[in-house]
Amino acid sequence: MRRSAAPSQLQENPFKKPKFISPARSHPSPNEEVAKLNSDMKLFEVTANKNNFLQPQNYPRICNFNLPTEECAKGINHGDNYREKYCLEASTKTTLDLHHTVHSAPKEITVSKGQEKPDSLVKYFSVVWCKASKKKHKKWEGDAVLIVKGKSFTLKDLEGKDIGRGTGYKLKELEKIEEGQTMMIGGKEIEVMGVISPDDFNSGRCFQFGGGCSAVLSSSQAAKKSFSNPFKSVCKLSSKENEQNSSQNCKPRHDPYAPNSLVMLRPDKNHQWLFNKNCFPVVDVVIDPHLVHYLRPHQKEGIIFLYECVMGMRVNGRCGAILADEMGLGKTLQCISLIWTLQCQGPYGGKPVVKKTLIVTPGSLVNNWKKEFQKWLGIERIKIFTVDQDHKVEEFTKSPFYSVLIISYEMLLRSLDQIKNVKFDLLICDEGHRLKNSTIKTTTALISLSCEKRIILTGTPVQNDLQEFFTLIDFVNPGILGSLSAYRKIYEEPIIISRQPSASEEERELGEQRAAELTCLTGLFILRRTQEVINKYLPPKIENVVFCRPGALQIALYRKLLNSQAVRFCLQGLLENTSHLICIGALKKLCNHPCLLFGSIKEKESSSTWDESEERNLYEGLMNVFPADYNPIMFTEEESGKLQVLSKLLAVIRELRPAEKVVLVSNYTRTLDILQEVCKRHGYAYTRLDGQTPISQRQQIVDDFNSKYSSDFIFLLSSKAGGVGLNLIGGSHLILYDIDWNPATDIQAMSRVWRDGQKHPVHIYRLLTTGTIEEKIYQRQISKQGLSGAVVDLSKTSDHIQFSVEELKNLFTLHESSHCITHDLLDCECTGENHTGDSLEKLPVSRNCQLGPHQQKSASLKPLSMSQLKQWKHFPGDHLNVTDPFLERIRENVSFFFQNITNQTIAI
Ligand SMILES: Nc1ncnc2c1ncn2[C@@H]1O[C@H](COP(=O)(O)OP(=O)(O)OP(=O)(O)O)[C@@H](O)[C@H]1O
Ligand SMILES: [Mg+2]
Repeated sequence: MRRSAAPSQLQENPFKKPKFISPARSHPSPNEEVAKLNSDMKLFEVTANKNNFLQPQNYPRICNFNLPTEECAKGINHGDNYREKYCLEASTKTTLDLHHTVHSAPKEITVSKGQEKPDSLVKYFSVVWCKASKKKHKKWEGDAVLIVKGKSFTLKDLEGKDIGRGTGYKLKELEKIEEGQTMMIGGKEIEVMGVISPDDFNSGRCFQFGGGCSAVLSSSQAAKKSFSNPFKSVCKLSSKENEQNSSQNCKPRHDPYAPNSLVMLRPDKNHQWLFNKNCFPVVDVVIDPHLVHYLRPHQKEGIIFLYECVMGMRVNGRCGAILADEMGLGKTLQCISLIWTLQCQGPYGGKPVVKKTLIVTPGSLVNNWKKEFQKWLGIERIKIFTVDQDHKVEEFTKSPFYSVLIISYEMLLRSLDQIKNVKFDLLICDEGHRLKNSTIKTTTALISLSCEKRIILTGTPVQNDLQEFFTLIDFVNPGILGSLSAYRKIYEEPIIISRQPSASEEERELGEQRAAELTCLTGLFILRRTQEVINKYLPPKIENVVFCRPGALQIALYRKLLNSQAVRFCLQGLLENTSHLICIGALKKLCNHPCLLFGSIKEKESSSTWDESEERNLYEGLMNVFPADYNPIMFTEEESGKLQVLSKLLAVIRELRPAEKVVLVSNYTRTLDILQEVCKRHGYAYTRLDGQTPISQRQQIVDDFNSKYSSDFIFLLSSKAGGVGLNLIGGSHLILYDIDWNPATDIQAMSRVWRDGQKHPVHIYRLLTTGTIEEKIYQRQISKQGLSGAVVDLSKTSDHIQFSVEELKNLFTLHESSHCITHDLLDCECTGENHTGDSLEKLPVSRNCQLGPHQQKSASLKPLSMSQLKQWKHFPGDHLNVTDPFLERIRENVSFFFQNITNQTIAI
């Protein structure tokens, strides 16, 4: 094979021809210069085709341009619409505006005196600079971007920092600046290396490529390596092996021309040049038809995407990916298909690309992964090892038998040394959103692993916080966005400034373009599909928000709490910030059941710190409101509005759908205790999973519940402890007994039942106590404030939320006369009489993404907005014509309902 240029040369910067040349160098003759320019242009043609960053793109984008034409013609299946998209995008060309270089002697640009003319066009140049000096042998100190606007200029280094500024220059001189020119400006000597187009400046690309590929790549250690070799560990062949390049190895493992076959993209010439050093024949990589049979269309595309990412086909030399599909879209199956494929196949001589895979996942999902492997591949095809108390990593290390290691994040930290001794070729971090903080131990531990093919799986949107976004990106593709400080200057700051109401038109435009560019860059290796892609495979979902009237004891206690000294002090802004959290906590407990409050008071009173405790001001006199003989163990359902509704709801489900099961969710273990007691009293068989459930038992509990032979009627679930990633499709009714500040916690819980494999229509009930703090939290969840990005992930709690005194006043008000203050706030024209709204799907969605609206495609698993809620069907509890049989039975204790039905294809 003929090799024309070193790969590193192929990454040459297209914006700036020569790189960092000393000012003392001898200038080439004009002819030499033109010759150099031509060769640079040729080089660039190659680069433009190879370098993914340079392509204008739509998401998701396929960035290889050498698809063998015969393959296009043969009609190998690269996933739905794949080839079409591919061929279309392959025609995209990037153009470059290259200017002839003219060198001139340095001269100081003069400052103009009173020669005023309105600011003209802004121009951008890539330059090199050094401090002004009379020395003969100067050394350029760095690359920079020169921005000339009218009579002023700004010089920015490639991290986006200002390193020089000046105004009042002569317009004519600044207008004359051209490539090759050397001059003194603001006490610095610069040489203009090239012209940057406004587009490249606004997108921020010039900072990475305007001498800046180096800026991007040099900042991270990992990025210092110019290329990573996806085959390094597995494909090193001895010369003997090389000789034995037998034809039997070189046949695809599965027939690429069979109907419905799913064939991966063939590597292009550049990839082959880089990674097929042994010149093996290129072999089609074909997904096992056994798996293809089950794959949904979006999963096929997902596998193609993952394959191209980890093979370094999407971004040169980068092997990371983020699969951020919404919850329940089958991220696990997509990864299993990838692992199975790479473990058996490869494009060069059919040699497998991956020997060992490490999957890190929350403890509660370790066995779920194992189960999914078995579900899709059986127990023979692939040997997996799960780490737990009895099965240590050493066992895996010693045995050649296993190829996949599944371990929890906690165990990973404990066994990091052993893990580091194993050469893993592929690393998958499930629920990888937790790696968003680069300083936490788990992230640093994972970064320390040498594996280059890294995949993050997450159901949570990743763009809500640009800092966290950086960390996730930098984890999968280290260094791709440059250093954190450069990223802040080039992307984060302009984007955030542009989102502020005070932003000028110019700032807004710049921020938008930088955001678009960032999306473009990262869109190459981030894939997110929304629930809609799977809706058609799912049964209908009926969501209800049920406003339950509080019981008499609850109202009396609520009033007393609001009149307490603690609340009054909070409202006067006299107490510490944490005090309002204690008040909020007490009100929330009360909403769940007064006996919880009773228990807390008793506990506090008997503690030695009672006299000085903050709760004293809150609980003072409260005991007198409880009946004298109140016994929390003997609690009654009537004492809590929600518990009454729950009890009736369970009874009607049991009666009308005896074969169906219920998932009952609370954020509090003590509340789960009460709900468990209710189950016992009514004789309902139940099972329970909370923070205390040993990890080793969790999957078994889930499996038992999901089994059709299970006699359990109720699954008691602590959403925070165990909600993430679980499949609870055995249940088709899900009741959220209490509400969390963070909408993501509730959405997580709701997605446990409405997912692939669910056979029954799904009923979701969110219980809220009318007029109380629960309604306020709900409003906060669905109002703009709740969506501002502060509360969209699970780690954020009310501790992170700051309240103004105004907000506290609102939180600490009980609205006794309203049927539903949430409805009152909606500005709805209806009188509360059975308002039937439009379909939700038609409505625009609120944005909760810092990268801007182009990221948002659907409303499916986003927190609702107020305007969306208004479109839900809604009616008061005493409405005469409640058609839903379940709601009909509970309405006596309900003041108001909201209901929305998704996928209504059949009568419910
Ligand atoms: N093609 C398919 N056909 C049938 N069932 C499927 C398919 N793909 C996935 N499933 C099932 O759907 C369920 C959800 O899949 P999975 O747990 O992988 O979702 P996920 O994307 O990881 O969601 P989460 O973000 O909640 O973890 C699993 O029970 C899985 O077996
Ligand atoms: Mg999952």
